[in-house]
Amino acid sequence: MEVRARAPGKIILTGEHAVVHGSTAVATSIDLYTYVFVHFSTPSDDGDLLTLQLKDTALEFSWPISRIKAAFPESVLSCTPTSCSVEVAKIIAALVEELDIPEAKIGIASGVSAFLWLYSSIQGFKPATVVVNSELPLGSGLGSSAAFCVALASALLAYTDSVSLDLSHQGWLSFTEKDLELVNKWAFEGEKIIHGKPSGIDNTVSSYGNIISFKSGNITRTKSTLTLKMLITNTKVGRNTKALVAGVGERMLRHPEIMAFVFSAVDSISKELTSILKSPTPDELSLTEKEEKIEELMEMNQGLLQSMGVSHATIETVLRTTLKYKLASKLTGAGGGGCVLTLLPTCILFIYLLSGTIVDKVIAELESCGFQCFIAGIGGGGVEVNFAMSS
Ligand SMILES: Nc1ncnc2c1ncn2[C@@H]1O[C@H](COP(=O)(O)OP(=O)(O)OP(=O)(O)O)[C@@H](O)[C@H]1O
Ligand SMILES: C[C@@](O)(CCO)CC(=O)[O-]
Ligand SMILES: [Mg+2]
Repeated sequence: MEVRARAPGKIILTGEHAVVHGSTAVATSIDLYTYVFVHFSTPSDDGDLLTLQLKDTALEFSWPISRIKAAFPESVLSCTPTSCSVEVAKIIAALVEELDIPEAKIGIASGVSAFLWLYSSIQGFKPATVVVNSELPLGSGLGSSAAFCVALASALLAYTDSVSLDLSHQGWLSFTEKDLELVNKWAFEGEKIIHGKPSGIDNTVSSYGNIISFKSGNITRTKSTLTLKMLITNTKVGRNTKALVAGVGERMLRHPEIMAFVFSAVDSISKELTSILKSPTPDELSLTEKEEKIEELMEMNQGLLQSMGVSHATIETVLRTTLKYKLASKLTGAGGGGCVLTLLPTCILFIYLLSGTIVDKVIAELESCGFQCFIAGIGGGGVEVNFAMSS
């Protein structure tokens, strides 16, 4: 029995961090995916191992099923999404500790922990090989952790009675709305292990795809009348979302009144963005006006993210560089390095198609700083599974 799942990454257009504290955020899926392939062992495989291959970091881990069975309580297997208890978190920490993950790759420990939790909760103690690879840069603000959890939850649920999928389908297959809700809830439990205190926006956009406005767990799917084009610049400065979210939480405790104003301003920015995206765009003039407004909202959001303490010298370099070309930018995801978004207005893209000038120049200047630039397609579909594709 084999299944492959793919889940998209995301960009947050407005509202990261503030969304953890109840503000609205707007996010959209991007066409870069994390893939999870699961092969459940059959008696002929003669295997009694649970193996996890993480291709992006060239790491592989194996546990004898008897070891997993002895470590976890029998009650870990669950039909409904459940949070990892303190006791089980300790068991998982001990299992991960034994792996001796090299210091340079220690960030992967939280991903392995989320894997052990999701695997044992959804599949119990079955031998299998799980292979993960991603088109997303890991730990860079494009939702790699959420895409990992969503793809993993999908692949693990695919053959269970909890979801109803057509196992004979050839090619990529979407879940029903009800099943997507289940996938998303399980993925959120994994994301909790990686992020500490996630808002749930990243796993939600990875599950459902498209553009969503998200506030306190409530999702509004937004049909945009605009096709936004964003340049994504990866500063290549590694960071960890859990630590950045905790840092903003501490600032909130030190300055509750000020931060409440900051979060409320972000809420208004996201609400305004949502209404701009939804409103009709009858002609080119209104398109230009809308793009100018979005640029202004991005700049204001970036200023507020700076006041939360999640910008970084490299992010500031990207902002200064793009501003020279009159282009607006903001960090996306948790910040502290990672990726920056730059809106490419339609008029500039039109010139770009003709002669390639401004966009080529800004990319060349950003890449000369050691950053990596790319334009990802945005607003595509969410997670899918495939029963016919082997590894
Ligand atoms: N393909 C993958 N293979 C293994 N682990 C992964 C993979 N993708 C994500 N992870 C886990 O998620 C961690 C990165 O999550 P983190 O939340 O810090 O960054 P992100 O999700 O890329 O950015 P953001 O949360 O800001 O969108 C990795 O260190 C690893 O533990
Ligand atoms: C920083 C944050 O707001 C977004 C990370 O992509 C964290 C979260 O919402 O879980
Ligand atoms: Mg993440």
